[in-house]
Amino acid sequence: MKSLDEIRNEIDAIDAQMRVLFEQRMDCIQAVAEYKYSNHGNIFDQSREEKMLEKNLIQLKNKNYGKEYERFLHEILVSSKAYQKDWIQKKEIDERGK
Ligand SMILES: C=C(O[C@@H]1C=C(C(=O)O)C=C[C@H]1O)C(=O)O
Repeated sequence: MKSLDEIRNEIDAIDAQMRVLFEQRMDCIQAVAEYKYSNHGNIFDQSREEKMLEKNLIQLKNKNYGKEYERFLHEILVSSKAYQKDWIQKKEIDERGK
């Protein structure tokens, strides 16, 4: 049986990998925000979100984690839209001040 320290070291290593992936995803979200700002696009795209959730939930191997994985994906979507909203609002304020 692994010790608690060993398990926590594994968690730390996974958190580090997830941080890298999170930053990569947010770099894409930044690019999407810039595209939407230039093209006056809607921040929220329901059909895209439904497909993203469905595709990932189907591929989840351990279905015991389904509820929490769905919650996790929802949180990602909430953060993603909050970031885009803040960035676009700031951009609009900056542009108006010019
Ligand atoms: C990133 C986008 O903006 C929103 C956020 C999404 C996401 O984080 O995956 C998906 C759809 C949109 O509601 C997008 O339109 O692609």
